Amino acid sequence: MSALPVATGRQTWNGLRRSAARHRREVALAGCWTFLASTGIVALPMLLGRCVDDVRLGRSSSLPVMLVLTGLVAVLGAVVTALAQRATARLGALIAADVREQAMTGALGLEPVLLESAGSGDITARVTDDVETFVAAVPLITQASTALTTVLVAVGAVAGLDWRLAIAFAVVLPIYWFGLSRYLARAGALYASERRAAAERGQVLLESLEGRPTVTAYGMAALQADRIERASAQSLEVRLRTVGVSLWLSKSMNAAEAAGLSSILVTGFWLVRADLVTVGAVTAAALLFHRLFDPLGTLLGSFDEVQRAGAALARIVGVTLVPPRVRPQAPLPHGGVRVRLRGVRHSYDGVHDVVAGVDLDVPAGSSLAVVGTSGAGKSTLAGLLAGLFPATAGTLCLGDDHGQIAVGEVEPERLREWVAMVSQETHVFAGTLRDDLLLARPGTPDGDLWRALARVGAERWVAALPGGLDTLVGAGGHLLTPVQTQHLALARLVLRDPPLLVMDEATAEAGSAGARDLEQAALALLDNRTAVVVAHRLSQARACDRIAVMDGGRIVEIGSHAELLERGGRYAELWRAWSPQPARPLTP
Ligand SMILES: Nc1ncnc2c1ncn2[C@@H]1O[C@H](COP(=O)(O)OP(=O)(O)OP(=O)(O)O)[C@@H](O)[C@H]1O
Repeated sequence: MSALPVATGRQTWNGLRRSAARHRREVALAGCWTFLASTGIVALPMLLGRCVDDVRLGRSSSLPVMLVLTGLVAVLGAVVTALAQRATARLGALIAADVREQAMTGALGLEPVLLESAGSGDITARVTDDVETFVAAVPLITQASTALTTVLVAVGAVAGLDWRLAIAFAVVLPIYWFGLSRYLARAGALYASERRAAAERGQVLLESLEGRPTVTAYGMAALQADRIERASAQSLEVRLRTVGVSLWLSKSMNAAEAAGLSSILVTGFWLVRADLVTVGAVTAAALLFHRLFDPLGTLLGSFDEVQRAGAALARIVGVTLVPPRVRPQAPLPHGGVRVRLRGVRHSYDGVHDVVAGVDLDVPAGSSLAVVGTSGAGKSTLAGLLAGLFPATAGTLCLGDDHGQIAVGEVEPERLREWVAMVSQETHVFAGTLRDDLLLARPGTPDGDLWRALARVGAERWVAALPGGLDTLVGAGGHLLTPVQTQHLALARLVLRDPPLLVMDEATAEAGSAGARDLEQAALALLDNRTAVVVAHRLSQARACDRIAVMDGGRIVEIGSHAELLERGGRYAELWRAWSPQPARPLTP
């Protein structure tokens, strides 16, 4: 069961209405053209009926006029239909773009904690599969609206010919209704479970790909393949059931068409014999009904896709329904920022504390290295400080000359003004190298970008690239090495210039030579800045003002490099073990 909500019918409809309201002019234009096109479609059979009466009653003088008029209406109808199709297609594309945007904005605004509990597969399925399903159905939805208008105009026209013919026309409605209601009763739930099964299959596939090293290491390939097979089989089973239901709908449509046409012809025959209507009127009614086969087919056939799109849209709108956490606006920081942690705890599973009661003060402008064995809780502490997720208990405050703010309580956007984090998971976004740098500070002139690159030692390799700052990087672009990727992350930090810097393994990725370069670049950023550095290399730790040693989620030692060596405790032990091989990382 997903932690992300799925919108109800009313909420989904409201979501769609909000999108349509943003394009009032296009909605009005599409509505007008569609109405005119429907009138054109209905006018032709009516005119042909008049022609039949003219022939039967020997009104040879008006026949040529009627034939010319019929030809004109046919040509005009075709032009207006083309304009209506263009207007509805444009409206559909605008709404599809809106929905896509809604999904992305909603997904990006989700709290990381919620994302984690929902599973990345569900949110990925919503912003990809569900959005595609909805977008693909949009042209059909617009065709269905056109078809509905045509049907309504046609029913009005037959009623204008003769009320008894209108009743004969309407005989078909209960048959359509019966078919449709049985279909609707089953299809909604089926399509929702189809989307759910697809999302679950996506989650299992994603897990298998992302966790490939673990799957290989623990020989879990067969187990994982079995999970994928079960998820796929379930998805296929639901799909087959939905196909069965939609086939049933098309059979009932065929039955309704046969019944409707027979009903009009039999009633018409009786009315003509009783001299109550003309042969032309019955011809017009029969032709009208026949002309409606297509719109009615589109209308009912599209219910299938519309239901599917509705289920997808409900999941997309669901993403936007997650209420944003109301948080106070943090003021902009003034001067240096100090860090204060009291009784901070964090548990991922609600049982084991990974950070188990940390009290810590980092004065403004000073740097603190956090060291410890693998799993000690260093990265978790760094994530808490950067506000990536909230602490289970305790307080984390950042203070400046004017007061303090509580991390996790303030708006994420505002927190970014106070703190920036660089981690091992540095992402290179697809675009030019300049675009990647500008993410940190949009609008920065090239001169400052080059200065930032020079500050982290990246100027030479960027200048050597064929396109310099214009080189395309990221997916499909120039492949950057891990060291170059970290250089970019550090240059972004220089541009951002945050008062508090949290660095987690910024140099651990690289090979030893590259690591030393990066280490120098990273250390250069610590000058005159408050910094918390998760140090995997003790040379990095030594360069910081103070060092905290973590073990089992607690800080077990804290002091300067010299103080800790003198104390002869855990840090001294680590230093002795590490110092003969300065290139060796502290943790495996
Ligand atoms: N997202 C997560 N969900 C569940 N458990 C996690 C998560 N991240 C880390 N842990 C667990 O929390 C514990 C502390 O991890 P953390 O990454 O904070 O330690 P660390 O000291 O930074 O280790 P390393 O140096 O290996 O990165 C570990 O047992 C780890 O398996």
